[in-house]
Order: sequence, then structure tokens, then C-alpha cells
Amino acid sequence: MASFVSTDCFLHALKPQLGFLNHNGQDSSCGSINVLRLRKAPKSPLLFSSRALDVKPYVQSKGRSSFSQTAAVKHLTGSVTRTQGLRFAVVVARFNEIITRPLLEGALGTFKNYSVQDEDIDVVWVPGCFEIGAVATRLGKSGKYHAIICIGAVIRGDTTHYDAVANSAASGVLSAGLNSGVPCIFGVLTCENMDQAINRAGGKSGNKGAEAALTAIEMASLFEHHLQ
Ligand SMILES: Nc1c(NC[C@H](O)[C@H](O)[C@H](O)CO)[nH]c(=O)[nH]c1=O
Ligand SMILES: CC(=O)[C@@H](O)COP(=O)(O)O
Repeated sequence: MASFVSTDCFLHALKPQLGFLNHNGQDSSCGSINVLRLRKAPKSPLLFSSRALDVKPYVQSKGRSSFSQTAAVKHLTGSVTRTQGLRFAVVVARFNEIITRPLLEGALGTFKNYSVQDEDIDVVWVPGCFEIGAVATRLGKSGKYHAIICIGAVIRGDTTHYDAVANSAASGVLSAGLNSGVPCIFGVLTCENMDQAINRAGGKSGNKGAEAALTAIEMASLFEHHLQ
């Protein structure tokens, strides 16, 4: 799980050395400054350079009243730990179920690990990947979900059918997200053979369903907490 640390406490320590200006030219060092969050805790507060904080210190040179200033840059990121109240749908294709079921289980396992409640998850089965886009669009437009995960497995056969289904699945999921305004996550495997699919459905290449669920949580949080 990603760890987050607030820069608040370190800013107090740095205040005497560095002057921070907000876009109005006022000192914003610890009061109104945007609190930036870092993925990993630094080993020492000294590792916080003004660059890491995206806030440039102003320089006041002797005998001159001019100084340069740069407005703070705001970084918006979805949080994978703020999952309370977020609702998700999973659209899963029955075709190649031997692959799609473990992908689904991976997704549900991630939801559990990140404290998404069972009652906030609906799973909708469709015949194949070609059908995913239409259903994801309907679910997105329902207004009931913060993000939708689309799960399927397209495995190459002898004909060009693979390309049609794989491309349709990708554009269907993309369109669903764009047309509904709800993040629709592409958890569809597109594989040359069954071995590749097995490796990505809980085998040696991980579980792409689990990864898709984490993406869904981050996107749901980004939309809900920052992009209203
Ligand atoms: N070949 C695969 C399919 N084919 C079925 C289509 O998705 C679709 O259900 C059918 O053409 C009716 O519209 N589906 C997969 O999910 N994966 C495949 O490898
Ligand atoms: C998606 C596919 O390519 C597959 O199921 C169809 O196989 P084929 O191309 O041999 O008909």
C-alpha cells in the first residue's frame, strides 16, 4: 500500500530559512499553502528541497527591494486509502471464463484489501468482450458508480476475429468512459495464447484484474475528491 506523508510539519521547520510566497505575494509557508503529499516518506526533513515542494523560495538581495516569486503548483492525485462511500461496478465477460473468473477474483480481492465494502460493488456478466462497452456505458450513465472495471480475455485464434474483438473491446471501454463521464478501467487481456493469459490472471505476471481494481479506486477518488 502506498504511504503518504504530509509536508506540514517540515514546513514549520523550514520557515525561518525559506520564505514562501503564494500567488498574491503573501507568506504562505504553513497556513494557506497547498499541502503536498509524497508517495514515500523521506529519510530526513532535510531532503525536502524547495524543488520537491514545488514552491520556490523568494530571494531578497541586499539593497534591492525586488524579489522573484512563483505560484505553488497544485498536484491532484486520487487516494487509494479514501475508499469510504465509493461505489464500483465490474463488467466481466464470460468468454474464456477460466481466465476472466480469476481476474474478477483478483479485482474483488483488491477491493477487500482497500476496504471497499461488498455492498458497494456490483458484478455484471456479459457474453464476451464485444458486449462490454455497451453495458459499461449504461452503468456509467446510471449515476450509481464512481468507477467501472471492465474485465475480459481475448485470445488469438486462427482468423482475424481476435483483432475485431480486441479493438472493439478497447474502443468500447474508452467510449463508455468518455460518454458517461465515469472512469471505465480497461482490465481486458489481449493475448497471443492461453499461456500468456494464465500468466496474467494470477500467474507469474501477476493478476491484471487486481491491478485494474487499484486503478479504479485511484480514478474514483480523483474524480470524487478533486474533480467535482
Ligand atoms: N473470441 C473471443 C470473444 N468472442 C465473442 C465476442 O466477444 C462476442 O461475444 C460475440 O461476437 C457476440 O457478439 N469474446 C471474448 O471475450 N474473448 C474472445 O477471445
Ligand atoms: C477471439 C478469437 O480470436 C477467437 O476466439 C476466435 O478464434 P478463430 O480466429 O480461430 O475463429
